[in-house]
Amino acid sequence: MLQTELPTGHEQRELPVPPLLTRDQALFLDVDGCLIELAPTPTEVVVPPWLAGLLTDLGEALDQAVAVISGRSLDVVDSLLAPWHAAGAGVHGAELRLPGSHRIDAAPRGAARIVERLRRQFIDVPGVLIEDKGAAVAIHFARCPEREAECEAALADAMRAVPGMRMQAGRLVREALPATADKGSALRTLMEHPPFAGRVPVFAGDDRTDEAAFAEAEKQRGFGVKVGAGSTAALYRLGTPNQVLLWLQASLASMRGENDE
Ligand SMILES: O=P(O)(O)OC[C@H]1O[C@H](O[C@H]2O[C@H](CO)[C@@H](O)[C@H](O)[C@H]2O)[C@H](O)[C@@H](O)[C@@H]1O
Repeated sequence: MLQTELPTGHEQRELPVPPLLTRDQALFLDVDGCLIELAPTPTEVVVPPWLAGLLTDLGEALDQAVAVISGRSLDVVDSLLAPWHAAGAGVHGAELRLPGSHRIDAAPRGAARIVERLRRQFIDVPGVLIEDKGAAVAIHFARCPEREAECEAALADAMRAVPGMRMQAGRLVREALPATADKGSALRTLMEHPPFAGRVPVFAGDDRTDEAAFAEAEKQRGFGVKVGAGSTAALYRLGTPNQVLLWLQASLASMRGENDE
């Protein structure tokens, strides 16, 4: 079933900016639209050259309790954020890399048949992009938003042949992913392992797909930071990825100050 609805009871409202991070927390970060600005296609994003250094420094301040929880595959996240390499979840939780490991545990490549079929169907359609993520497939229509309904219907049709998948709506994209994968479960799993276990989780993200992780962080006495406009279950809001980076830099300075005392 397509999951587009936000949790009830969380109307769009003014939210405060988040407090600076503290050393007892675990930091979980979404990538597109949170750490980096959105671009017309997934390959056109621009990553600030100093971002890997900032993540490394935050890892040092938080005893390595820093991870990404992304809709992208972890291989792609690794290449975007290199040389930074850490624990995390990819493909909305269908991939997981535990702390201290280089191994990525991934759900089976169930989406291959859907990828093939959509690529055949949209081969001559300019602007529609099919992204193969192994365990999941995304159909992007950022360059042709008028094709949203067509893309959604085609994906729904292709998914009929592959049991165990669900459709998820993102920013100018629809995705088919394993029904069991979601960012909230990914955060919960990572929180069961050191160095995350016993810390207070903080998750920042910009999209509807991030709501499950906000809810899980708050269930564990932490908080979510919604990036950009829109209804949310998060307790705090920042306007843009640039503001996220400023918040992270200010948090790092503050934690280092605590260290000097
Ligand atoms: O959970 P995230 O790390 O934010 O990943 C969500 C999706 O990000 C990518 O798509 C989005 O960003 C693209 C680049 O800015 C943009 O062109 C596209 O319209 C957005 O939907 C990625 O391609 C997807 O696989 C992720 O699920």
